[in-house]
This record gives sequence, structure tokens and C-alpha cells, in this order.
Amino acid sequence: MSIIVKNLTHIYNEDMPFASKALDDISFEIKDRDFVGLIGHTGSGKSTLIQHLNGILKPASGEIFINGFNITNENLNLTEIRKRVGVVFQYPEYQLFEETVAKDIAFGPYNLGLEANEVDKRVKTSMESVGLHYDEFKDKSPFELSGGQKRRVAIAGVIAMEPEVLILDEPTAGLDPGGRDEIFGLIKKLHENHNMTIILSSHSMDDMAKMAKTIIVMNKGKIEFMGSPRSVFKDNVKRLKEIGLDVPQPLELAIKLRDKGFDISQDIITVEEAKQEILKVMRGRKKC
Ligand SMILES: Nc1ncnc2c1ncn2[C@@H]1O[C@H](COP(=O)(O)OP(=O)(O)OP(=O)(O)O)[C@@H](O)[C@H]1O
Repeated sequence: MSIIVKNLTHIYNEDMPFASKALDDISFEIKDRDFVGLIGHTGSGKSTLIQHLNGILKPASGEIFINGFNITNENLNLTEIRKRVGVVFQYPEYQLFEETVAKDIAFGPYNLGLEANEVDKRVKTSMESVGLHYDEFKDKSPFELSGGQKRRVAIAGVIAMEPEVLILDEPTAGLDPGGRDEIFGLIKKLHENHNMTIILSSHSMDDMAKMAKTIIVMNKGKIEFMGSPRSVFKDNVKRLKEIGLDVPQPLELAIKLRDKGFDISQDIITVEEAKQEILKVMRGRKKC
């Protein structure tokens, strides 16, 4: 499902003395089945953009088309957007409220007006998709689960609505490294097995470099860069640092080694690439 954003501007507290522009005339296009990493310093406008993509906020100006469908159209029913675009907000486990896992996941599909049989089917399938065994977890209270499990329940609740675009705002915030890997593994699987277009915001450049096909870098409500992780990180190290962002650690290491006189490529964004490049340089030195 393609997404086209045209000249989108958002102003909080418009017409008030303390009005502030959070999105400033941004335009971009996301292709069907892309995996987009949304990065930017805190306050750069990522969450505001995400809320526009699912119709929660209305723009001061501009338009958004989801598969040709204008979701900024005043007359559009929000349920129509929710069927297409699912959002997992930051710390989604705080929004779990039902007494059982199955009931919590069923809440969204019921609101779409689906029949009980269809809702039950979707609850089961989405629980299996997030790695929660139906019989084991369906009757548990969401509140007796671990942090990572709660987050999976929240994700299952969104994917049970079978959206074509899944947006996740900082889905691993506050999780330990094990929980983080689990959630990223799950998102990767959803992208690959369910053909979902994914938009993911994260502060981890290493994870973005590993997972995203396209990176969007936001700064002060504008898009600073958009492109493949390799082109965005490799060509813009200085500017990324100026706007308060890191680059992936393997690239950081390559830059440091180059500064120390090693003839090492800067075209490195993953640990494996750094390993191969360092081995190549070491072998070259041995021969000399
Ligand atoms: N409800 C609101 N009312 C007024 N201003 C807001 C509101 N929400 C966000 N802002 C402002 O809009 C700008 C963009 O904020 P936004 O939350 O979209 O950034 P972000 O990139 O998602 O940040 P973070 O990484 O901290 O979540 C910031 O200047 C912020 O202070």
C-alpha cells in the first residue's frame, strides 16, 4: 500500500499566542511493502507525523493519500483509515485494559463491526503471529505478563485489524536487549510473512541500519534526508551529528580507524561489514 504525503503542515495551538509548527510543508512517498525507519532528535516531529498517517490529527494544510485514498478528506470515516493503517503507540501496554488477553485483542476488530466468529479467528491468528500461544495466553490477565509479552498483546490488538500499513512509534522503548531483539524479530516477520508496509520510529541507528529499506530523517518539522540506510548514513555523517543524531556504531568505528590512518572503507553500516573490512585491512598489512 503506497503512501503519498503532499505539503503537510501541522501547527499545534493554531491561532494562539503559543502556536508552534511541528510539521513544516513536508512531502514524500512510501512505496508498497517498504520498511521505513523514521529517525530524528526528540521534538523533530516523528510522533506528530505518525498521528497524521492514521487520521488522529488534522493538518493545517496538505494532503495524505493511502493507496490513492485521501485520508485528509473532511468527510472520511475514521474506521476506513483504521482498516488500512494500524498504529502501535509508544508504551502501548499502558493502553491494555480488558480482563483477558483475548478480550483486549478483540476490542479493535469488534469496533470495526466484525462478526464474533471473524473476531475470534483474528484474535487467534494475531496471537500466533506475535508468538503468543492461543490456549496458553487467551484467558490470562494482560497485567500478569512480562513487559515484552504485554507489548506483543498490544501489537496483536493492532494487527488483528489486518491493516496494510503498520506504524510503530518507538516499539522497543524501555525493553531490555532480549525484549528488544524479540520485538524487532517479530516486526521483521510481520513485514516478510504478511507483506505489510512498515513504518518504525526508533532512536537506535544500528537497528535502523539493519532493518530498514528506507530511512527518513526528520529535523525541526522538516525532512532532512530520505533514502537507503547506506546512502543516508554514509554521506551525511557530519550533518547527522549537527542535528543531534548518531550514526550506526560500525560506521563510527570505521571513521575512527580511518582517522588513525587505517585505509578502511566508510561504506559500512553493519557489524558484519565492519568485521569483513577490518579483516581485509589486517590481511593487507600482514602481506606488507
Ligand atoms: N500536544 C501538543 N501540544 C503542543 N505542542 C506539541 C504537542 N505535541 C508535540 N508538540 C510539539 O511539537 C513538536 C514535535 O513533537 P513530536 O512529539 O512530534 O516529536 P518527536 O520527534 O516524536 O519527539 P520524541 O522523539 O521525543 O517522541 C515539538 O516541538 C513538541 O514540543
